[in-house]
Amino acid sequence: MTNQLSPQKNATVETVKDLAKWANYSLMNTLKCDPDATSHGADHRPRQVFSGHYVPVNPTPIEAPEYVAHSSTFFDELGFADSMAQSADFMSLFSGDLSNVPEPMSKVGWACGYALSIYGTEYIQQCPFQTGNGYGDGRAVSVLEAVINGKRWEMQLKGGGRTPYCRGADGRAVLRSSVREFLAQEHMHALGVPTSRSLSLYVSKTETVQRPWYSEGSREQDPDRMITEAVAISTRVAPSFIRVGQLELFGRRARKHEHPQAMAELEQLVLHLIDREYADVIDPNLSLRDKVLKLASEFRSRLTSLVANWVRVGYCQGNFNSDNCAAGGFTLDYGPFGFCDVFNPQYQPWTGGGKHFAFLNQDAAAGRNYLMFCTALSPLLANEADGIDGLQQLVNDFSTEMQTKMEQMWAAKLGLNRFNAALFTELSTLMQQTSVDYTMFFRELSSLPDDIEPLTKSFYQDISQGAQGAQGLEQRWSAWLAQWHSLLTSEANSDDISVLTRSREDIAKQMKLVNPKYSLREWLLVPAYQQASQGDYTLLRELQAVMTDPYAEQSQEVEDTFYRLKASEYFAIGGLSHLSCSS
Ligand SMILES: Nc1ncnc2c1ncn2[C@@H]1O[C@H](COP(=O)(O)OP(=O)(O)OP(=O)(O)O)[C@@H](O)[C@H]1O
Ligand SMILES: [Mg+2]
Repeated sequence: MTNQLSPQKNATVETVKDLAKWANYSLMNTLKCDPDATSHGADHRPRQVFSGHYVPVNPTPIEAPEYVAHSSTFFDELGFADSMAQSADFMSLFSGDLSNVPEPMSKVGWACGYALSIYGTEYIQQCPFQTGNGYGDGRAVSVLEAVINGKRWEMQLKGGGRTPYCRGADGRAVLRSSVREFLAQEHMHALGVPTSRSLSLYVSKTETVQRPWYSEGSREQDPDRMITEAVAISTRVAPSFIRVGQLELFGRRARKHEHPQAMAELEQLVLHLIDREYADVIDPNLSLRDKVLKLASEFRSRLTSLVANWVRVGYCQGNFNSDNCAAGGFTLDYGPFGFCDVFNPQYQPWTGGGKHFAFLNQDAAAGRNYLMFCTALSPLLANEADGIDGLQQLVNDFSTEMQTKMEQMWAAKLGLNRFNAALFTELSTLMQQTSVDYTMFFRELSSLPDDIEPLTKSFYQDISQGAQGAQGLEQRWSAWLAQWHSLLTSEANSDDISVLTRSREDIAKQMKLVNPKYSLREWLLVPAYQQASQGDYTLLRELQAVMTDPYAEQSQEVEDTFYRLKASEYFAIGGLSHLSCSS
């Protein structure tokens, strides 16, 4: 199979009928359907799915959908007319009603099962049947696969109603979490970090669900009341939605010989993953052994780059379990995430997440997910010469590769070609002792200030002489800055031909492409989703515009509003500084 099926480039898609021309369902055509499923996908009861890669699911449309937002950037890339986002047929489809889609589009969507490992430990307890056969896409339903301008995309509703994996829950997502996910996905793409993409967002004017949430100003970790929220459906798009957890489900079944087809199903899924996500780097003529080893090495490279990028932009995923880790190596599941304000290696916005998923522990957490990825692949190599050893070697070298990427990233944030451990350690200490705004600090530094005054804009603490608790911080910052400048200068004048020589302007320009000016902090999201819940999308649109151009200076007004320290009254408040569930 190929990803290059599109007969024509840059066709404008103005209606769902136009879009139907590009429909092409490789997953449904090449993978195995659950043999117990009804073909029309009307069975939404929680149940065990013992084999097969996907279950046909008819999404449950939200009642009375209203347009909230779409990604004009992505529409443009896909050749979609902007007006389509508010057209009746497009809205129906992406608010969950497949009943009228034109041929050859499928009137049935699909959901997939997956397994769960938390920090490298296999779990089945989250499955209501305690077998692992009832866990998977509980509210995510894919509705379309299409090859558009030569690229294959899968389009998936989040909040599209119950599936056999819903575990008794309602299958819905609320507007609050959908606005967060929609904007964060847009922002992440604009930051240059691999991610699933936002397509559209619709809210129901009449349908609501109850969710636990915080009372205004609550300082509790957990919500203290139930609130009624409008349901919404956001659509996300990616080459595939295969997760490490999904490979694990099939790897576990193969390992335990759970059914006669278990090994074949694992192999089919792995080949499908390669086709969807790695076709450009894995030669189809390789043997299965070599394909699997190449896949493991490519995924390692993508995963380590991804996590280094997360840290670069101040992003904490929050719940980096294997089922929230896309096997294509991009960001997936914007629920418990946060962009940090104050630099804190232990920053973790999600109260249920634990410190192992905190900001600067994400590299180690990625290593655990990588181990589970390789464990899932290993049954395919059990009888292959050096196959398991090859995988083991890749696992063993994960932390070295991860560390190299992290050091390259820190060096780039500091405008340096080479990582300097002493300089970085002192900076990290100073940032923590001073309470520094992560985004603002690195952005201010990108102007190469000669003294620390411009940097103090990013400080939450007054460090001037005599200020309480300042304890010589001012002198230490000045010394740090001087050392940094001297390193920049020595690199710039280096005789070492492996070191790139650059002018001050070049360095500043480069740093501003590494260190964003704007980041999507939670206190910016809160008013946007609160206003959206009143049917007013002004702030949402403003945020979307600012956060899809995060490296640009933008206007003074934008700077005054969005380039600020977090207000002191927002610290430690539930929903603003931490959250308990993604809903
Ligand atoms: N309201 C709900 N109804 C049914 N299933 C749900 C609901 N909320 C979460 N789930 C399921 O619970 C599991 C864990 O939830 P989690 O918050 O990680 O995922 P999510 O945010 O729904 O999904 P995704 O990882 O697809 O972005 C997932 O398998 C998810 O599908
Ligand atoms: Mg998830």
